[in-house]
Amino acid sequence: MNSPAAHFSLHGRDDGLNPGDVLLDVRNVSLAFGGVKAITDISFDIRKGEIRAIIGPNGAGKTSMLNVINGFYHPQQGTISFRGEARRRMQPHAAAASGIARTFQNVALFKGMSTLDNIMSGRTLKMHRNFFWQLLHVGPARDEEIANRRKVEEIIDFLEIQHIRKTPVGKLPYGLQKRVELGRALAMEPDLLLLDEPMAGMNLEEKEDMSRFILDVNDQFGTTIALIEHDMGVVMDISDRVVVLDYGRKIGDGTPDEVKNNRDVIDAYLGVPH
Ligand SMILES: Nc1ncnc2c1ncn2[C@@H]1O[C@H](COP(=O)(O)OP(=O)(O)OP(=O)(O)O)[C@@H](O)[C@H]1O
Repeated sequence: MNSPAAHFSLHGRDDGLNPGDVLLDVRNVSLAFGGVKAITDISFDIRKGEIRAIIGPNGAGKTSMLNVINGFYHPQQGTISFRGEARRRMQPHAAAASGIARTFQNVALFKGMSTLDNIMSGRTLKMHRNFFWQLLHVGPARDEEIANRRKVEEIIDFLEIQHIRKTPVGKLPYGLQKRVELGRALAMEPDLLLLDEPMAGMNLEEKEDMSRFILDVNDQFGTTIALIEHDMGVVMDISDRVVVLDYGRKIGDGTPDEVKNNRDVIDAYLGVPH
């Protein structure tokens, strides 16, 4: 491999799990907002090392599901187990610290800050050293900051965004902002990466680039990825397994081929009434 990223690695923690083992298990989860049932009794799992898509028509409950997984919403029923540990309530920062990172449907970056600083902000969770040392900028904190900066530069090379490293992200085209947001999530060195519509608003070329980066992250670092995406071509191309939601219920689950041939899924997408 000749790419600048050849020596680059992202280290998830050694959790004793092998590729194919269940990393995250969603069991009988229900979530309602007042009278609106966003998710009803949904169960599925995400296995270590796979690319798992969550799809469904508008309002199906996909974003709600992602928000339950990363601790933003607390389900009224059911449990989420991450690496075999069950939880009902968890704060997003705790999810992040335990190895779950995410991007958002509408890019959530610091628009006035540069690409470099936005990605650096993803390292915050890795800055373990004493705040006092950080103020003084000496000793272990300085070493840690140097290591963090090196990692951020590696991510910038990997995502091929060297030319915009100093540019405020608000000035970047949308497709590049999405790539910077991916970089910030990677800077957290996640075990599970959640991507909410990574291709939304992109042209064909940008979609191809983003697909390649997602596949490379999965392939080179073994990062498990769960993504919501409306572009069916992309979903069927890059996913190992797909779970399909409709009106908050699970209506299909399997390989892209299985899902494509599932009658309930076809009906849901064609808008056949229940
Ligand atoms: N914070 C909220 N308060 C009230 N209702 C909500 C909230 N979030 C989601 N809902 C409702 O829950 C249901 C599922 O919404 P959700 O955003 O999870 O669907 P989705 O599949 O992600 O949709 P889309 O593809 O349009 O993004 C919808 O009926 C939605 O209106």
